Amino acid sequence: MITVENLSKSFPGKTSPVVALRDVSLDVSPGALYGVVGPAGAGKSTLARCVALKEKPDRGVVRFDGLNTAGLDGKRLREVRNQVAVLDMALHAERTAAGNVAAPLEQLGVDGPRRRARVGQVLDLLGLTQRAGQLPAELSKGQQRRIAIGRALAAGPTVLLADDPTGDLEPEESGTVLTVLDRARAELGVTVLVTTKDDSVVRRVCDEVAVLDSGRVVENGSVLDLVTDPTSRLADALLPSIDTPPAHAARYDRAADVVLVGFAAVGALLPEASIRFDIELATIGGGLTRIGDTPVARFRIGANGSQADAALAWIADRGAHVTQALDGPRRVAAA
Ligand SMILES: Nc1ncnc2c1ncn2[C@@H]1O[C@H](COP(=O)(O)OP(=O)(O)OP(=O)(O)O)[C@@H](O)[C@H]1O
Repeated sequence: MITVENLSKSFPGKTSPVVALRDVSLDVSPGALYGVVGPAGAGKSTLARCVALKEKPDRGVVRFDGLNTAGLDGKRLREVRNQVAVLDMALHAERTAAGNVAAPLEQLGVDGPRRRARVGQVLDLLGLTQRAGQLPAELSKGQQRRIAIGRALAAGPTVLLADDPTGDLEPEESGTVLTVLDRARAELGVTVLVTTKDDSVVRRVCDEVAVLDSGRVVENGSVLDLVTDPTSRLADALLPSIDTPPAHAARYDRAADVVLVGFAAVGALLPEASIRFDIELATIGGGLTRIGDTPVARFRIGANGSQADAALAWIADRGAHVTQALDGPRRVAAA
């Protein structure tokens, strides 16, 4: 578990200090793929450098499994640093893909057979076994990025910090890089902390997230919990938008927005409510997406029938998040 407690950090500025982090606290669960998302200048890289113990905060503490890293020096500090790999995108241009992945193992004095076995395992995880003998210049940008991740993973760290791993990649190449990070978490049990400006990185692979803005955490927690929070800005960015014209909603006795999470809820809840309460239930906006592997829908629904309110309450009772229930849109339209 990585715990960040009340971290603050400023840098000297031309006229006044530039505040990069303001009282930032977060918990990264072991084995999580944790996203730190926010616009340029939000403080993501500063936070990543503090967690990597490359930057000293002005205030606050970074703990690894409860251990306060502020007081560490010498051997203990090296031990903790060895557990935490930091993604460095710059490859050795003169070394092959396999040679780059092998470099940290050579530094640790790992013998030839064990080194070759580990490099083979890592290249397989990267999906780049066929590229082992190629030089970085012969690889695409995304493949180079994957090799850099492989090099960071080679020595078996427990934590990987990846600052903007998909920065300036095409969407398809971003996808292959994110797949590697996801496999590192799933198959090697590595805790991965990713910083990004791109909300879709969170949607595709993160299970936990902190949203940074001007150095502050404005939202954090499990991504699936946040998407069901009607006040979450991240949810609004990740879920399908609803642009149903008001006149459309006014054809119904009740209109409401629902967020449904998981196969069972997305597939069955609305049809079941319609039958059980003998109402007409129509999807009049929104759509379906995936958060990681989980289907998530945000729909605007319209309901006609005397039991429309009871049906909406029943849907909410079954874990769906029902919001903006507009009272009697028909009456509003008629007024
Ligand atoms: N070494 C430094 N010296 C002075 N100011 C700095 C330094 N590092 C960061 N800053 C400032 O701190 C703030 C946060 O920067 P940081 O790089 O952490 O943000 P970021 O969210 O990673 O941005 P980006 O997505 O553009 O990389 C910015 O205003 C930045 O200019």
